[in-house]
Amino acid sequence: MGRRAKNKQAPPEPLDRKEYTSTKKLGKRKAEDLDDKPRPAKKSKDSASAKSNSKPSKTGPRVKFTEDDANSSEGWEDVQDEGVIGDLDSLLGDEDDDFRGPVQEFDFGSDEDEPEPAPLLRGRKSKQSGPAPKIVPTGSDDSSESDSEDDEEDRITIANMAARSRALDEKAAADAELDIAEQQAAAASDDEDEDIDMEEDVNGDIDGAPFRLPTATEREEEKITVPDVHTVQRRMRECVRILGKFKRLAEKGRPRAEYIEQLVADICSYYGYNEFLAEKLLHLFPIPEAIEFFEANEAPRPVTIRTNTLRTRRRDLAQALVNRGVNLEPIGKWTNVGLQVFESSVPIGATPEYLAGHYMLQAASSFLPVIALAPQPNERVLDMASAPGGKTTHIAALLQNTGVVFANDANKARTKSLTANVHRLGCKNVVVCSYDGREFPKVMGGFDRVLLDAPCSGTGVISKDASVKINKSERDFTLLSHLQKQLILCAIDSVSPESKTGGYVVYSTCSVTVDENEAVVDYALRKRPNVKLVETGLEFGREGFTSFRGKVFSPSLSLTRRFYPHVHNMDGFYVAKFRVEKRAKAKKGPDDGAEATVEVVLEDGTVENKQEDVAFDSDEDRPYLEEAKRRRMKAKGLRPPPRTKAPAVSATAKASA
Ligand SMILES: C[S@@+](CC[C@H](N)C(=O)[O-])C[C@H]1O[C@@H](n2cnc3c(N)ncnc32)[C@H](O)[C@@H]1O
Repeated sequence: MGRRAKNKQAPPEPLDRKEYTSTKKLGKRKAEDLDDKPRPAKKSKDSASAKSNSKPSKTGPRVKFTEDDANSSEGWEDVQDEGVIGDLDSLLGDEDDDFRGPVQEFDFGSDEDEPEPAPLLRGRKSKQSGPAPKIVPTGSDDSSESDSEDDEEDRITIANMAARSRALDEKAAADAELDIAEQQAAAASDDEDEDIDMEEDVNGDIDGAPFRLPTATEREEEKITVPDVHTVQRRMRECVRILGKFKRLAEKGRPRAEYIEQLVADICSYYGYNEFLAEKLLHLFPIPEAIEFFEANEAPRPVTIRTNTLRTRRRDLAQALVNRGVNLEPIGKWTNVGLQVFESSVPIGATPEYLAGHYMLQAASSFLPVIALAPQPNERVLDMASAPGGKTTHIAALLQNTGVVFANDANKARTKSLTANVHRLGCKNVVVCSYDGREFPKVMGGFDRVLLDAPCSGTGVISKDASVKINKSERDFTLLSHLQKQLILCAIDSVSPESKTGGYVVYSTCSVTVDENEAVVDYALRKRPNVKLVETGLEFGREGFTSFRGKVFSPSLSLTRRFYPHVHNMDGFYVAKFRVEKRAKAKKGPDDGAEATVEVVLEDGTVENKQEDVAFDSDEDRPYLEEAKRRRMKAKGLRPPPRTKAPAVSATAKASA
């Protein structure tokens, strides 16, 4: 099977996939990699960059594109060619043939043969899956949440491209050898695992040695020595298996909590997380699935680009890049502007097309909030936290350079890369500004749509930034969720409920934690009775939680969408879409001794009375802060004070009870 075919993204996982039983292959690749050393926290990043620096293909893509391919392969519907096509010739000059690569057959047939463009919102499921591409993405416009200032400095220009290409060729040769060695090691490891499974009996005995949890003393001893990676691996696998059939398989007298504790400790040493985050993420999923999530965070996600429809069409861009030796394919039916890059002989962040603004290097997950926002031509849109501008420029393109996008970011330094991207992509309807988002709508209001792509912990992008594994504490999550709650109220208040075409807010994060997602959205629903959740228009993604570990959220939270690396092969992401209704005048005020209510005019014209609760309320977080404090005390072996009241039930639930 050719590399391209091998790397081709598998069909999407079903929306409600529930079977996560396979733990057989747990971490075996790591065991080989680590050579009996504990997994360093940075491992995933390192391996990602090693992969991405590999194998430029002088011969270009190995799969021939034919008319049939073009017409049959899903997702090749063209977007409207609304904009100016950049003049590539002026960028290339005469000597640039070196960079072009051989001309590839990339035939889409005639325009007449083309299928009708797919409506943007008619998404299905992501095709993404499969291994990381061999590719050299050096562009800095990925709207993933890491700072991109450094990338800007490292950017490859036409002037230094030839030298870089040569260096990459040399690296590629070395990489090819590594690839072969890696494949052989993986095959050997596969055989080993099969053998283990064959020998394992129902009690988890392997080679006659029954599995048992280490004692407290053994665990203490292990802390001061370097744990054997095979032991840790096997123990994780056994803990997962036993926790799945606890009554039948657990050692007598050992409570479930001890197995969980051991599993968390092993996840920390094997994958390099701090204990707090390992536990937090483990609780998000059934245990076997959690391991799949941790595993997925060790592999880079596919490299994807978004066609800038202000400058070109996807088919033209694809053809131009294929001619340079880039091996690519549409991401999936859910987007008609996305391309997945499998392999490239040129730095994908420095091609003439890139420099001419024909595309944005952008994670597939970053398309989602903008698709959900669905801006309409001539609208006034606020992108409240917008740097470095991946989503801003996407919004501008969907507006077809009409209307206006206010691209705001509190971090002035980051607005430089935002401005650079806005210029490169030819967005003429963008105003860049730098306010704390919490100053809106005082600064400016009355928007048709607002995107709040909120600052977050980044637990969805661990494969890109492994430092998240160790640098996030309980306090960070509390502070972030507090800020997110403040920002979301300001985003809602910045929308004009009278908008003829809009009246929507989209809230998104690149985090998978409930504190930063459902808890924030539920809070907004309670504080702003005039908003309700609506369908995101994204037809894949898991439903948001309506309850989580004792917290009960509004049932409408099921309209929000979660995306996971191990399910959708994209960064972990969350998207919620609100419709902002008209707020009529308050009926009674607190002075009357009763809670204020407002008349909310619903879309169908009916009027509903809802409780008015406008201000940001720090008291809201108090029970959670107290609960966190109790847990900290417990962890230190201190006796926490008795609870004053149950912290978990949301006001929505109370109000509706
Ligand atoms: C998730 S990133 C935004 C990514 C961006 N939407 C994109 O697609 O390229 C979050 C941004 O929020 C900004 N930010 C942090 N606190 C903010 C605040 N209080 N108001 C506005 N922006 C803020 C950060 O500087 C950061 O650029």
